[in-house]
Amino acid sequence: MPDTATLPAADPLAADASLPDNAVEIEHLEKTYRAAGKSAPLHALSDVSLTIPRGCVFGLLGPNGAGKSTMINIMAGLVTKTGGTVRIWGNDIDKATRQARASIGVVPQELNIDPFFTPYEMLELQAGLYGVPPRERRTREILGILGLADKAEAYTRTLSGGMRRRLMVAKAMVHNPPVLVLDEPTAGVDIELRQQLWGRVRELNRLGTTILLTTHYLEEAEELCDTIAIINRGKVIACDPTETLVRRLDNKELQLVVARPLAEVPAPLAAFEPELAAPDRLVFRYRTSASPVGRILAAAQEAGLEIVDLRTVETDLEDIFLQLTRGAHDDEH
Ligand SMILES: Nc1ncnc2c1ncn2[C@@H]1O[C@H](COP(=O)(O)OP(=O)(O)OP(=O)(O)O)[C@@H](O)[C@H]1O
Repeated sequence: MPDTATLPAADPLAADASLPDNAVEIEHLEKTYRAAGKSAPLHALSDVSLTIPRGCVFGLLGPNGAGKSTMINIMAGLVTKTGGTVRIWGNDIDKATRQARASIGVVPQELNIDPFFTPYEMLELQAGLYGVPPRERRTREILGILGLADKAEAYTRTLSGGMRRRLMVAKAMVHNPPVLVLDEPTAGVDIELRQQLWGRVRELNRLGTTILLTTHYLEEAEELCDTIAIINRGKVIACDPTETLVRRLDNKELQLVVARPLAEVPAPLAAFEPELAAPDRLVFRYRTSASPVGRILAAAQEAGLEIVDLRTVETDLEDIFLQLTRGAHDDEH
């Protein structure tokens, strides 16, 4: 268990030169699972390099079997890598193993809760396992942040599914790690509970914890994360600030067919930056959330255009995600 004397400072947003700029640095990470029986060796991660800046909420997105859990488990010291380097809070997992482990808290996918303990007892026990001395424990504070203060003495078996999930997050926070990893936190959780959990995660981030979240859901990553990396078949196929990535992905189209041919885009419509795809056809691309259609039509009227046909084309985020991942497969073949 980590030595508490090496526990990192808890406020990663503070302007302190002793804090690392990056919470996690992964360079050329490789993982090959050895052949078992007749099966061939499996390359779960190939040359993965990622930087997670201090203080951000970073999303790792990918389909089943992409390599997300393998990556997290390597970071947490549960799986041995085949090659490359990983630094957590500036600590190389090979050279400063204890400090690296003390710097990270992992919330696993499965709910792993002993029904006979109260949340308070469970966190105290976990803090003891991490060697956190009683005077340094923040059990009540952590329960408060996760909205469980009034459940501190309840039997865990009486907690709702959403509360249990929040308790798992609390459990991962007992040693005050500056980096918190959530592995598929909302798989199988309904929308309302998802929103509650997201709120708590945002609060932890606001208080200074760097968050790494794995998810299948673009919507979840889009809502929570500053930066999103997409991983497929062990390779990073995209890594961009969320806004950039979503702009790349979220390309709804409105096509206007007009009665008289146009030589150029009429001035009232210029602000929407349409493409004059043909003399009688204007194509507008925009974010679904921006919902500019009403304004475009008003501007078209102002420009005196006679619209003879109107069509919208929607590309679902999931479709584009599939396109991106399919592209990665094509590269391989
Ligand atoms: N212990 C293991 N031995 C052999 N192969 C493994 C082992 N663990 C994972 N794999 C394989 O490595 C690949 C990556 O798996 P991993 O669990 O990291 O993916 P994932 O992106 O986390 O998927 P999921 O979302 O389903 O958890 C998969 O093909 C998986 O079958």
